[in-house]
Amino acid sequence: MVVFAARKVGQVVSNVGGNGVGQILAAIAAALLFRLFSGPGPALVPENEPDGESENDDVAGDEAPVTGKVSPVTIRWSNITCSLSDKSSKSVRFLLKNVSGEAKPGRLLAIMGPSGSGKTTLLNVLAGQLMASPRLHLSGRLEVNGRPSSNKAYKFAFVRQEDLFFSQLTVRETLSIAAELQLPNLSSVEEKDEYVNNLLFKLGLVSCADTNVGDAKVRGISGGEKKRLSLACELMASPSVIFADEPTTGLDAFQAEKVMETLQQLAQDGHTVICSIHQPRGSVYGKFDDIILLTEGALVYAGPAHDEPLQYFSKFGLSLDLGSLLLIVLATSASMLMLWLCS
Ligand SMILES: Nc1ncnc2c1ncn2[C@@H]1O[C@H](COP(=O)(O)OP(=O)(O)OP(=O)(O)O)[C@@H](O)[C@H]1O
Repeated sequence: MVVFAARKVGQVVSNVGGNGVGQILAAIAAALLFRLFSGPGPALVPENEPDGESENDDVAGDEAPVTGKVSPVTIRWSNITCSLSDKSSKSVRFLLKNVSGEAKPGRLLAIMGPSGSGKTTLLNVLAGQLMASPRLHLSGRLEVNGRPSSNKAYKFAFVRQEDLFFSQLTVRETLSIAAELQLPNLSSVEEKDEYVNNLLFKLGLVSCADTNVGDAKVRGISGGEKKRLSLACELMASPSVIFADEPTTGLDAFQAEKVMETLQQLAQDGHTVICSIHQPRGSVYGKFDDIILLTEGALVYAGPAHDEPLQYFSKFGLSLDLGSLLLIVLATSASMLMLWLCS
């Protein structure tokens, strides 16, 4: 868990905070202040840099099996800072500020925060999808199984917000074609059919296996089923790590829960699962093992989900239920928190 200067922050809170909502705003603002004043980290290790000493050499590589066992991957990052300068390089905007955390195999990590807080940016940085450029500056440290490393060291899947499918194919046809293209090791038709049937079962797609995917004009499978189909396609590469950007966006409560159940199951199967999520319902939140709370690119909390965030904020003299805590953190901008603290 991220350890803030608890005692100092606690003093600030007790000086300015009242009860309930006021106190929690003060605590979060104080935590943010602490984060903002800590220094930037070293540059991200470039992809071609030779690997350094390793505490754990078990980095998942190409030898991972096509199906079944997942090679365990732990990703650690520290002091990730991402800034964007304007065309004239006169002003710089920080998208991420000294963000640290960890994602472990067998656990589902949710990156949470209000809109624009940097969730997708962090997800892209962790997945190696965001490259430094003359305008985009990235610094910090990213480790895979204890080694400074890039995403090339392990197999990963990235499930994006938009799903791209051929609307006139059925779910089964979509998976069969994907298996044909991605799994040349499965030589016989029977083997491929069995593989596809297993995937349909695992992802809860049996009942819609022979339904067309559809699109905006012709109704097909539901949004949640589409998201699970995306996951099924991605799973063919036997990824150790699954990144999912806002997997529940646009889904109703039932479908959102089913998608998160799938991600939870994949984590339990040994994958390291990292998703970004805007405002999860309680039932969805209950499926997370770990969370990262961001506000305006700054880290508010990183650690176990469930009751631990409450215990963490209770160090600042707060006693709110989880629903209220999340509501406030996820709906309040850092600048509002700062304003409140200084008022
Ligand atoms: N390439 C870019 N150029 C300019 N601004 C960017 C770029 N990438 C991200 N941003 C800005 O950085 C901030 C964080 O964006 P990001 O997409 O990470 O937020 P988010 O928390 O995922 O938001 P949402 O929940 O709305 O998807 C936003 O204000 C966004 O406009």
